[in-house]
Amino acid sequence: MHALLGEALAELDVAVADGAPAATALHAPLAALIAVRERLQILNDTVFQLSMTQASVQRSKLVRLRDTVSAMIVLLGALGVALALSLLRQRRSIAALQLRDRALQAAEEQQRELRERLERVADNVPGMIFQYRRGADGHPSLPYASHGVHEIFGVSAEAAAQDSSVLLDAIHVDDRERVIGAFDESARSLLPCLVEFRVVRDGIELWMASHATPQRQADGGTLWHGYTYDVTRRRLAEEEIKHLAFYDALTGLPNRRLLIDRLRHAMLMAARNHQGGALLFIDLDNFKTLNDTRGHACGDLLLQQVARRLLDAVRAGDTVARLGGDEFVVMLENIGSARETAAQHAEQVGEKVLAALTQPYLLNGKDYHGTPSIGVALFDDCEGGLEELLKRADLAMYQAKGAGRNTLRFFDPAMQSLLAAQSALEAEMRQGLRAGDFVLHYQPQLDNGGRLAGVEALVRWQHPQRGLIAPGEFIGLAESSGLIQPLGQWVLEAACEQIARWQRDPELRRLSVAVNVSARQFRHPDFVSRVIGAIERTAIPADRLKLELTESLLLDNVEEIIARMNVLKARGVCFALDDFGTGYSSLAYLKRLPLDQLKIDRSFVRDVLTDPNDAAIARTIIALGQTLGLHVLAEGVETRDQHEFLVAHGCDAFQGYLFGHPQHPDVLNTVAPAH
Ligand SMILES: Nc1nc2c(ncn2[C@@H]2O[C@@H]3COP(=O)(O)O[C@H]4[C@@H](O)[C@H](n5cnc6c(=O)[nH]c(N)nc65)O[C@@H]4COP(=O)(O)O[C@H]3[C@H]2O)c(=O)[nH]1
Repeated sequence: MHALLGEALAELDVAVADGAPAATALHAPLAALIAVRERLQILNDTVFQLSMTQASVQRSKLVRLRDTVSAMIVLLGALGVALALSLLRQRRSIAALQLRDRALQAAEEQQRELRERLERVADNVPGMIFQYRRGADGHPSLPYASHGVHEIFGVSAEAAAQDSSVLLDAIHVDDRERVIGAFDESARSLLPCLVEFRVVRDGIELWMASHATPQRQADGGTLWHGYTYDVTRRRLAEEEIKHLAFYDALTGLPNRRLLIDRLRHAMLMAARNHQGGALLFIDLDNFKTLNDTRGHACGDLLLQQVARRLLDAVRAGDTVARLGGDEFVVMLENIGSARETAAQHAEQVGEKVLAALTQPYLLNGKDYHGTPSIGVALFDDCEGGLEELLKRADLAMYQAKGAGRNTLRFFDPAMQSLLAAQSALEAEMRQGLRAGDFVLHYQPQLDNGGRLAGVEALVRWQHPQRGLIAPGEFIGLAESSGLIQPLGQWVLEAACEQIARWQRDPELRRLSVAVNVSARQFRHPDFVSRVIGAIERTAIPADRLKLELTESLLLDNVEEIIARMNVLKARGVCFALDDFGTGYSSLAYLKRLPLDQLKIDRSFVRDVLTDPNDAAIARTIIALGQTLGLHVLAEGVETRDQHEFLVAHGCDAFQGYLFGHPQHPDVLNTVAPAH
């Protein structure tokens, strides 16, 4: 059948009947039926009958059905389309949502990766990356710090975030202010903060540099984004470079360049503060010979040892420099406002340097004896500035060489001769002490009843050529040269021996003997034991000995002075404060000193009748003595009127030419009681 009907069969229900037509209605489009019949006729009309009537009825039914179906199909189609559209839309929005989800996930993933990457980078960058914040109220915090914070500051990022002050604790104490100041300034100006500072980790100092860019925040606070990194190596390299540029490689001393720099500054300061300074130019004698005979290595060793000795010979603040070759310079600052004092100080240091450099050296296992020649120029010698000063010191050094080496010369000839005279005097004084050329004279001290109550021992030098020399000429030099120790000891012993002699005389046994003690002498660690030793050796009553101290003693280390005085006081020794009113006595100290007597200086007594100020001072000292329970002695009383004035105002005791000059003790025996 299929072969017969071909493709018409696809649109057609076909009933094939053998004889009677089939009852079953056929359903097929008319055109199809006709086409089928035409094909079937070709075979045999009688064999197959096709009911055309039925077909047309069927046809109209079919048409209606078809219309209905078509309508329904259209409706269904429309519904389907709508449904499909809606489905499509839904699908699309689901797809869009899914797309967005995926995009979001991807973005998040990307962000996480980025963050991780940044953190990895930040944590692997040498040093530390940070955000530092200061609130409007100044409160500091560290919102972010990379792991480097631990390496640098020794604290974890979490700890630092909680309390950023822990970072400050790790910064070197001398640098903290500077770091805070740099951030303060940056917060004010909104310019980047660049600061270098030290941190101390396990006892080692490391240099760090911080760079941070500030950003003002809405609340008025400031947020910095920055980084900190280790610059220790760079700093060390800089130090090294500086050292090479300013220091001598062989000795480690400042070189010429640094000396010039310091000298310029020192001269400026000296002029501004009216303080003296000096330059000592030191040249090693015969250095070339040493180099030539024992080799340069030996020469180098000598230079190194000389450098060490020079440093040991001067104060920490003084500069020792090597100019090159065998030339060294010592620069002294603040050595006194008076020219003489400065010269004396410079000379003392020069002598010390001479002594230090003439000690034998050991060079490569062999002894070497070297000497220096030293030239000295004082800052105030020099109007011509720095170069002139160096030239003068150099010239003076050549004079020292010319004078036979191993010596010291000042540039200024007048100063030179003054110092020469002083050192000659010093040498003679030493000789005089050995030869027993010093004597004590005694000046009477009377009480307010006119009785001889005591004496003051005053030293004189019985010079073999120059005759009797007054203490004004040599006490100062004895103090500055240190000779005051043996001289003062001699005076003390001699006074105690005199007291012991007077103990055997009923008329004089009650006399007290006042002995002047200079500040340098009193400060000697053995002073107290020396005094006690002298008292015990001569077996005198200790209260006959009165030590006269001056106010200058109280300028420094008063507690120590008071303690020493108390020890002696406990042994019965008396104390008088000499030259009272001329110095810096503090009333607070005065109360605490175990004193027995105040002495009104003779400069006030001299004009007590003519100068109302001096009269007021004298009256005040007397009143002060009365208040503190101390005797008051007026010294330098030369006239009866002065005496009467002082008596009238309650002064207890008197000393002066009116009652007697300082005398040999044997003369005193007769003079004083007769007065
Ligand atoms: N114009 C005038 N002067 C009078 C009068 N009465 C006494 N003088 C002098 O005034 C000085 C008093 O001694 P000073 O103030 O302790 O002043 C003493 C004392 O500071 C010091 N000195 C004397 N001997 C010693 C001593 O053994 N050791 C120490 N460290 N210094 C001593 O030398 C200073 C001077 O002593 P001297 O030349 O003996 O001078 C003595 C004495 O001669 C007077 O009426 N008018």
